[in-house]
Amino acid sequence: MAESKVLIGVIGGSGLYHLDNLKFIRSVEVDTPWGKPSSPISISTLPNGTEIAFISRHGAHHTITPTEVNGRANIAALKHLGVQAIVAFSAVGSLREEIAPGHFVIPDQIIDRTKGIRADTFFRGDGVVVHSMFGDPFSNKLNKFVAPRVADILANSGVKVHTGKTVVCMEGPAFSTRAESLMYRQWGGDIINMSVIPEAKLAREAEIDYTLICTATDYDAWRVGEAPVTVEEVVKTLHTNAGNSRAVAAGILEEVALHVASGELDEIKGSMRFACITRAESQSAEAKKKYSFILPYFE
Ligand SMILES: CSC[C@H]1O[C@H](OP(=O)(O)O)[C@H](O)[C@@H]1O
Ligand SMILES: Nc1ncnc2[nH]cnc12
Repeated sequence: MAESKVLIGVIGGSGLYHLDNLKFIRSVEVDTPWGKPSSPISISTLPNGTEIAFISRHGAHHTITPTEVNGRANIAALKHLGVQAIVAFSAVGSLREEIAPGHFVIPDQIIDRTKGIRADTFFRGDGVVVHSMFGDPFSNKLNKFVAPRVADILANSGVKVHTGKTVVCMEGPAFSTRAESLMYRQWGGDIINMSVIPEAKLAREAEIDYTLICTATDYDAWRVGEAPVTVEEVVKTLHTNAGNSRAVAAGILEEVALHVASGELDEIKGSMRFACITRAESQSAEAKKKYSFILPYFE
């Protein structure tokens, strides 16, 4: 793994294709055993010199569908650069009246409604069987650290920040039917996107602490008497939301990096040590080499 001072990765979603309020330093092309990331990784610095690695989830020009995002390459590339914590951003639909378009949400649970067509694990096809722990799919410590800071930054703009919510991840690309949207509410879903799975699972497998900062763009399809969500509606709020997300990134990342560097926010590191049920002597040399790209136990 690369010796690096890039401890923090940022994944930008719809509307957030660059962090142009940070100082751009260089662009890095990383090839991983799982292919190339969605975009070249741009390294920028914060005023104190902290380096941040940024990937645009759907590509710099939004050419990659949610289903086709190569989550494995994105996460592996960040880990290979030395990233220990990811702050990801996502545009979401709201399944609750109180979460209005423009509001921020930092969820702590996920309901997976993807259709099994995304590569959602690093460990498939190589004869190495690994079961990661995913009961708490986000890093609780990182969530707790980030939430009040995001709220502080947005306080003056009147943007509300919600925590303790559940995100439903659907396959897409079509939005939900009204019946599905109503069902997700009954299941306890609060917001909906098409991105958090497999990103959160892969971050866990790569032992990267992961938090998702969501920005609501619409009320999906559950509201009786209101038109269901369209891309036009989503795009209306994307610009404002992206501006707020950039302000949030610039405002929190220095502190996040300091606390990640001190080990204070560590929650996931070491969690994969005993997650592999296949004994080392039964693993092929090729598989070990491949996995050592993201995890030291395979070296
Ligand atoms: C453009 S609406 C649907 C699209 O927006 C969200 O993208 P991201 O999570 O990358 O911000 C959602 O997950 C869908 O992919
Ligand atoms: N209503 C919605 N459903 C799924 N993903 C979304 N991203 C933004 N709005 C969404």
